[in-house]
Amino acid sequence: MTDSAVIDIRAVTEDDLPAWTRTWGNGYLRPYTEHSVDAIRATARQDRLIGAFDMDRCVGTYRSTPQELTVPGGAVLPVSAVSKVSVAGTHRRRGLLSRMVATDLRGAFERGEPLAVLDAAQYPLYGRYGFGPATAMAWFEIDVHRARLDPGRTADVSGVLQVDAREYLKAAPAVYERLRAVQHGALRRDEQWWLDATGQRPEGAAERPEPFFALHIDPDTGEADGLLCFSAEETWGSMLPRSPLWIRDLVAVSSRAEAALLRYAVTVDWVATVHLPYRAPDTLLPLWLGDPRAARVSALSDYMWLRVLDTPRALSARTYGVEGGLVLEVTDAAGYAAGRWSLQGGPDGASCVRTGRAPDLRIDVRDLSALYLGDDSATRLAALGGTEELRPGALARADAMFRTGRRPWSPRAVLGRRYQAGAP
Ligand SMILES: CC(=O)SCCNC(=O)CCNC(=O)[C@H](O)C(C)(C)COP(=O)(O)OP(=O)(O)OC[C@H]1O[C@@H](n2cnc3c(N)ncnc32)[C@H](O)[C@@H]1OP(=O)(O)O
Repeated sequence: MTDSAVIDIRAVTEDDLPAWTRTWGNGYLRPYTEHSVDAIRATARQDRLIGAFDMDRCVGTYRSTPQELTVPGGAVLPVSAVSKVSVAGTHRRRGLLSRMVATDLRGAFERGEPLAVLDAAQYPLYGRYGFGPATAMAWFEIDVHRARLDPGRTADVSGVLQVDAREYLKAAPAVYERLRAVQHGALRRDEQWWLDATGQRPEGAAERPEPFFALHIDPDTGEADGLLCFSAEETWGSMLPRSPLWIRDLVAVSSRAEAALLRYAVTVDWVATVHLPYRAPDTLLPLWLGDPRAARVSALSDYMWLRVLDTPRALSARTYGVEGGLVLEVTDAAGYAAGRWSLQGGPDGASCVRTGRAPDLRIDVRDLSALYLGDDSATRLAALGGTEELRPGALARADAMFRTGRRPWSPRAVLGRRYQAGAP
């Protein structure tokens, strides 16, 4: 077996792509098809693809993409979005993941990206590298018969329009952009993303059949202010309709649009269960049903993980719940976020500069990252041991400053057939 130290971690070339794609597919249990490489190539133009190579054999994959993240208050920061992380079964637990993360985080820091984000497939993996769980997600299963929405009477779906993929693609990106401008935790969706999400990308189309689409039109402006994309499978049992419907994407910029689109999904005929994935746990969606308990939480979990790389830039970009000041002693084994920082912030903006003053809180970068979008509280993190109050009252002040009225949400759409198999 090759010594791990001689395994090369390096950028991937065009010639490496087939082997890199196959290694990634093995790690993610995605069978290799004739379209696999084209699919990676189509979305990877600006990306950093890293591979681990044992002689000329690809044994590890890692990708990071230049992304944009909306932070509390509406500012948008450039971030490095990490994905496609895998190490071959033959080479696991020899430090290859750690080496790829270190290489990529150094690159992100040098490029001036103040944050990195990723969707962690497994909870225990990324805390050691300074990532913290920054958003959570709830997955609901709605029992249509208990939702008390009689399609003939109470279900107000006015403003909802059934559309085809072409009409949807014309209107939906603008709806999402309006949401992204105000939704902390949201990431950019580019053109490739929309083609993928709507089953319109030629490569891999066979694996991703076209879903159904609807828009909500604002009666005052005539503009779309909500989008819905779903798939469903006709299913019968004993002459009764039992079809499941899987919402792939539901985004709205008004409560009216959100309520109407959910009601539309829940009143599609022949449907017994509606699956509603990837919502913030404080979503209002169940409350648009006649009986909110008809929406049972089938999964509740951490979702997007975040890593602060540039503390002053990250902390001064967001706004804070109340006016206040804190001196933070940030520890970071990799060094990027470490230092003693004076944060002065409030609802209108913030500044964060290096200081020599005595600290109020000692906080590890993993906790700072979990706190950053407002999903966690300093008090909770202190109870878990990664944050220490050095001046009485500092935890309460941090809670009041960092928490946000609504929890962050990183809207995701479900792509492909895996969802229909019942994930997560
Ligand atoms: C953002 C994303 O893409 S998430 C997707 C992550 N990828 C997957 O889950 C695909 C399947 N799994 C894999 O490919 C590999 O097992 C990986 C990538 C998770 C781990 O790769 P490895 O090279 O084995 O990790 P590496 O040897 O660098 O381990 C680093 C540390 O994490 C620990 N670790 C690695 N995998 C796991 C795990 N599944 N559970 C708990 N701890 C783990 C190791 O023990 C090690 O700890 P240490 O630093 O205290 O010694």
